[in-house]
Amino acid sequence: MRLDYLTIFPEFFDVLGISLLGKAVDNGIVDIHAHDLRTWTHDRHRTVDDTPCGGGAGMVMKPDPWGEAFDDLLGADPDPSVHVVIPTPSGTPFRQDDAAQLSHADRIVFCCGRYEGIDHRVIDYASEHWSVHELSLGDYVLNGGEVAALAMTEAIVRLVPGVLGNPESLSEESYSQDQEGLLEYPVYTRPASWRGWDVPEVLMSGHHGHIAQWRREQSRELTRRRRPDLLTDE
Ligand SMILES: COc1ccc2nc(C(=O)O)sc2c1
Repeated sequence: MRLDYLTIFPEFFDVLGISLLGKAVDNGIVDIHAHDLRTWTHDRHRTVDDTPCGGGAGMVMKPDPWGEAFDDLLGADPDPSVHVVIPTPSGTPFRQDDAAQLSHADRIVFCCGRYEGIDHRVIDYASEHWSVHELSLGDYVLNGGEVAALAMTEAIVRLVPGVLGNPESLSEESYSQDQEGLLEYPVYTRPASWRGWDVPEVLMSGHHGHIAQWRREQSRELTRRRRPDLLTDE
């Protein structure tokens, strides 16, 4: 899997060389390239923004640098197997299903906007050539797309075979299919008693059936309290 990031702050993505994702890069499972969008400017000030047509506050990112970056990175031939992810507050919510779908992609290009956003013709042009996903992390607004791209990258890449040491841990996580899309149950480790708080007895019983039932009950109760929207049968 090759990941490209178009941004005016490429140093944001230096962090991807650390920990699990760093190992995935070292192992050749993932190939990461961050690009400074200003590479595709031609004026002395390396300008990437301009005032919004129709007026309004702030600045809008000019289409030209994006178009030239696309030309260099992707060429002009349409290829639906290339996924262009545009983090934006107006995007559809990024969900685990999106991460699962994108984890099968061979090529993902993240377009990280700043200011008031990217000239919409860039999205229109990209949509004619590649598979475009306008996605939001959640119901809040960041200063740009970089942090969202990092979060989405981790959610996607950790699902790629060979990236996680123990793939079994994926099956017991919140939102995973094996968890019936429910929130993950509370977890404990040693010591059995800590500052007056004990590990639930059932987890110390060694009875796998009872433990599995307790965990299912915990997941459902937690989901009912915090995310009733995830419950399909209630
Ligand atoms: C201008 O580019 C932005 C600005 C805010 C923002 N907020 C996001 C979010 O997912 O919350 S993505 C994103 C992109």
